[in-house]
Amino acid sequence: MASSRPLARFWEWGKNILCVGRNYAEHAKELGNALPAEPLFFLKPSSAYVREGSPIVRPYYCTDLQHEVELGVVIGRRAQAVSQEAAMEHVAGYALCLDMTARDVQKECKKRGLPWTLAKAFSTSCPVSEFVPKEEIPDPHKLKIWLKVNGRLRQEGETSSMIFSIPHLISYISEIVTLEEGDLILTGSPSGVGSVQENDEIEAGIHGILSMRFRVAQQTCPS
Ligand SMILES: CC(=O)CC(=O)C(=O)O
Ligand SMILES: [Mg+2]
Repeated sequence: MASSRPLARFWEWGKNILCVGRNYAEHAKELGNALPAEPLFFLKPSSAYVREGSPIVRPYYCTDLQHEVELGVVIGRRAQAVSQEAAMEHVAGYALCLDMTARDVQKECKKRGLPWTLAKAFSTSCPVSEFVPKEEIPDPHKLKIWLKVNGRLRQEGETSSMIFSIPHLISYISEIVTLEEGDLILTGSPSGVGSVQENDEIEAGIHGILSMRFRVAQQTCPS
């Protein structure tokens, strides 16, 4: 049965956020990571969503908050173990997303073999743009995504450089996690990730389609 909730406000649905990592060779290289043989993914809670007008809040325990600009894929129809050929039938549209990362904490988690939850899943770690229906983006592998900090270009990447294509990601993930209407897949970051400080302004966009702006704030240490 079709849902009465508008997918144009997918971030209000409280659904899953699945994030793919190391999906651009240049980015894997800049962080000293090996290229994945199969997609690597992790989760963010839906409370990670933040929209323009509200700040990205650097957690009190983080000393190196970094931006990762990524194309997001919004699922429109339940997908369980779907083939690559059928995968795009389950897509409703796209959004631009930031996978905000507490890089210092992530490095420590990697060293100690711990999950990345503290590094990737904190509140406001997933800023998102407006929803773009799939009809407006005939080929999501032909987009240029970019990010500036205080007006300076930091990231610019072509979605054609993804190691694993969107149908491949949907097919792979849907064999492990059943994807539901309103779920969002972040498809990985191109190179150029870097640190942001309190009061910095992040602007990011999909060339020719949309842009968005966020300010960085600092969480006070709970007493
Ligand atoms: C090393 C990472 O943080 C992986 C990631 O999120 C990516 O986009 O790549
Ligand atoms: Mg990422």
